[in-house]
Amino acid sequence: MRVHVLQVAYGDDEPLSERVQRVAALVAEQQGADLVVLPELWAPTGFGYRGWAAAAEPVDGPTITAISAAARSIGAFVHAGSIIEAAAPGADRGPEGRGLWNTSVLIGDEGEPLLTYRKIHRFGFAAGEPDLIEAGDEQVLAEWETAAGPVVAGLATCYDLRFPELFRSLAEQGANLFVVPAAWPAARVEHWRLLGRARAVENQAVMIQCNTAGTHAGVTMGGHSQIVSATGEVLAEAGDNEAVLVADIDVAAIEQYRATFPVLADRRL
Ligand SMILES: O=C(O)CCC(=O)C(=O)O
Repeated sequence: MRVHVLQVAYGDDEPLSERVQRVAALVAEQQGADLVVLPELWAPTGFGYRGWAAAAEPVDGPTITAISAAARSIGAFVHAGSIIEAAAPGADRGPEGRGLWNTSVLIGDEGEPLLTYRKIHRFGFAAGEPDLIEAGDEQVLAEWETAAGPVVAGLATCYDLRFPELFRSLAEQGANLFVVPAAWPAARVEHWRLLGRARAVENQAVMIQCNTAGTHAGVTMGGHSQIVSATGEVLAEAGDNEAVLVADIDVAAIEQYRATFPVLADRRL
């Protein structure tokens, strides 16, 4: 399975609608990919909290519609990163009544949105996400066939990476790969790199991390998207700028490694 990770860079100057067009065109250039991955909140911006309500949209809104068309044009699965999802009129607005979520969307190779995952761990302490959006309450796995066997992808977003119990739970439910879009700041980028490898090693699962680059809302993003094998080897890593990472994932090798080094069977709870 060939994975392309698109580390999108942006600043405050680029209007949202132009960025959606630019990123959709970038996705449409990824011929040969089986899975394309985008970062967290690349359209409404990761730290532009004040603009989130205005940029909120339903899953079938303009951002995912544009990325779906690009997915269809190249016949690849696309993890579209995340949007600020707005509750449909009359729908449940969540326990805090806000009607907004940080929602990632997996699109199938015919351009159809397959699954959504609402970020469970909200970042920002008293401000930011806990103040503005609802927390997701459901773990999400996506399963599809590859030539080498089934991929079972556990979905998580940015700050979730700090909570190993989420990843262990996804692994217990069968995940052999994790996809983590992010808008992770440069100030803590070493945590991003380290925790991604740790989650891969401790769960013997492939880790695909797609971060943001550039500076927006006064926060410089960390870049350093990475694709890590189930043994903890970094197969591809980006620098600080916009970048496309490409790596081939051998799904059969994950299962072989787990069979020859069956650490997970030795857990004592
Ligand atoms: O945990 C961190 O250091 C960054 C998390 C973050 O920026 C986010 O979840 O949006």
